[in-house]
Amino acid sequence: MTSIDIRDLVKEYGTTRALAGLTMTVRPGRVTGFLGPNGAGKSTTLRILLGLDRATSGTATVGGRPYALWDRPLRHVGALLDAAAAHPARTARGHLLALAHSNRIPRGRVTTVLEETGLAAVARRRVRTFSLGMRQRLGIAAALLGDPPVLILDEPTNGLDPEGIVWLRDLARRLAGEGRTVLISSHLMGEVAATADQVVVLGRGRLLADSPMDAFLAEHTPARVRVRTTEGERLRTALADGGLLAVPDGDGRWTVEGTEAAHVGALAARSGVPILELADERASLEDAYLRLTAGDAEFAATATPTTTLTTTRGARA
Ligand SMILES: Nc1ncnc2c1ncn2[C@@H]1O[C@H](COP(=O)(O)OP(=O)(O)OP(=O)(O)O)[C@@H](O)[C@H]1O
Repeated sequence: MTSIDIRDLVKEYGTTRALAGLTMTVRPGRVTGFLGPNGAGKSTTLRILLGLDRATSGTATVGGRPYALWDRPLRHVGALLDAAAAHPARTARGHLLALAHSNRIPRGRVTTVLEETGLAAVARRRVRTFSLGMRQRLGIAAALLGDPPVLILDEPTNGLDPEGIVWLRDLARRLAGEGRTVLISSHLMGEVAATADQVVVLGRGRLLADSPMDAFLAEHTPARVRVRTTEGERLRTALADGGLLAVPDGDGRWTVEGTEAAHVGALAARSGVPILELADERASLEDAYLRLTAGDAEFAATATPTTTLTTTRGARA
């Protein structure tokens, strides 16, 4: 039983209600993306979960008990919350050895995670000489140290180079594939779309969504078809006869909302309209997320969030 369970969690900072009764479960065997506008309460949730802050009321448990009650917690939960957590005067290896010692983790794990995170060559350098990306890798190495069944990573791609981002994506997928519980908070929708199976969205301290990725995209973005023809007006008429509105995008391309490619293709074929391209448009996570959180962003600019499409045919990002 290695799920993360949050029940009726409330956190108040003076008059600010950071969490307003949050209930959610993060399950093993999948990567869960933890999303929400600035100030939505993601970090507060993670801090309470890791015993770094106290809830006003409600409970947050990992594997059935509060983090603070685990003896040798790094063996149960690996977390990356703050890449600056390592002491600057320590070497990377020294930092990990100290953590291993206090959690009674075999020293051999230190070498393993240094290699796994690409830090073996700089293991004896002091952390103060590390770039942000190297610190981030060290934080991930610390999270992996106890070989834990649960991993909680807060903005793990911060500072990582493109190769590092791909590495992290593969690592998260592998960890979930091994049956671990992997929770990743991120503002990078493309990365979440490429990595997560499940999407949890907070807004103003409340749960706005908790769905599998595909269901989330389907629920929060309209079905839409792109079609290209040399006979635009005939296409428009053929679709209008079928109750559909085709909107021209220029260059012989049209968008039809609220339908599927198969239906558009059938209507066009019935009227003998030549079709050069026809495709269901895959919704983007960014679009779905912005539609869902419009109005819940505490620090949004005054213009309303975009409702135009970020077109990504064949990709979710
Ligand atoms: N120590 C604190 N004292 C007072 N208010 C706080 C404190 N920590 C967080 N808050 C407030 O709680 C709310 C939730 O903040 P939190 O950092 O959890 O959001 P977040 O979703 O992690 O945001 P971000 O995406 O910007 O990291 C915000 O209104 C924030 O100002």
